[in-house]
Amino acid sequence: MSNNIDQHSSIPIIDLAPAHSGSDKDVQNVAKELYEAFKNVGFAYVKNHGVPQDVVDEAFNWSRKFFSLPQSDKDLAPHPQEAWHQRGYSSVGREKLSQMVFDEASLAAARNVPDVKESFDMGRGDDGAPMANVWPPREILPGFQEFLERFYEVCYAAEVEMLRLVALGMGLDKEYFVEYHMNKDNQIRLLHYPTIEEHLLRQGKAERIAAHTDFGTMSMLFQDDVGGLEVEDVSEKGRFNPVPYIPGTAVVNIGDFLMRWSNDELKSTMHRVKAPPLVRDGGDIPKDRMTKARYSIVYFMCADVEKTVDCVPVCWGPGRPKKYEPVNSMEYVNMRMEALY
Ligand SMILES: O=C(O)CCC(=O)C(=O)O
Ligand SMILES: [Fe+2]
Repeated sequence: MSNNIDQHSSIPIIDLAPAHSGSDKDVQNVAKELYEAFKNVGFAYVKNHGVPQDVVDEAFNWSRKFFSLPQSDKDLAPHPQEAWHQRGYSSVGREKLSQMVFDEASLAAARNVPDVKESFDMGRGDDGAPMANVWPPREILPGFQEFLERFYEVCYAAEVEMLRLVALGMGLDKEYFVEYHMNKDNQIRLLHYPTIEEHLLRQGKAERIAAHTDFGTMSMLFQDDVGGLEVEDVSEKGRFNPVPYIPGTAVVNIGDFLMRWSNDELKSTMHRVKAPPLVRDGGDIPKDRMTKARYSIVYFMCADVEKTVDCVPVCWGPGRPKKYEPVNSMEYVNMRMEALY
């Protein structure tokens, strides 16, 4: 059983350790817990996810080093003009996440409230990669690229284990999802939300990241202890609950692609980053109070770009028709990406 009291609205903490070393029964139990979490909430705190703590710490160190470079140095690794080319550095205000708003006028309106964040994206770097990475010149930050390339592999190993568990939890062959995730068409995103006058966030004049769902299969998020991440309540639309940092865990969530693929059985839940929760200090927020900077690192898992998926076999049948047409992985993600810039 999950550790939480009301498993339909709060995010359970799931320990993968028994699945690493345990019996078939332990593996099945963990798989079921993960599946239930993704079906009911779309989110889980995952412990013993396979990315060692010292590696996570090192990733945050590199992220801090990168974002503290002079602006002119960060701009030497610019995110390409094309929205689908999710690589390199995006400065504060460049990207505006929108939830399924694709026409120009609505996108322009959404951009009036800026997301105050900067990001660096990377992905696979082999010759067959569908998009080239954009690295800063090596001498600017020696070791940065090498670390992220190793980190990517560590995250991929964790991904494979989670994909197997989700498949088992759904009653599928263990390799069912892995077979669509062989090429490592994934993405790592380093995020930095700079310090900002807190009242701007609280009054909705600025955002850290607007409410959205992720696009891909699943996402694994490492966050610092600043706070501000919130997930929409599954039983009360429009209500968002805080997702505080729990040491030793990653926050794992389902993306739209897997929700669609599973005929909406697994939920891709809205989330956002606001000001950190208020601490009761007895007074009003001083006008000039600054929030702490927040750092987070997301590993977005995506199906191989050339693969087309049709409804997962256990998610449809007599009395439960397929809701969606088959869809190609790259076409789907690109369609969603176009709305971002
Ligand atoms: O920074 C965070 O905690 C959230 C990031 C996020 O949701 C995203 O990049 O999709
Ligand atoms: Fe997200």
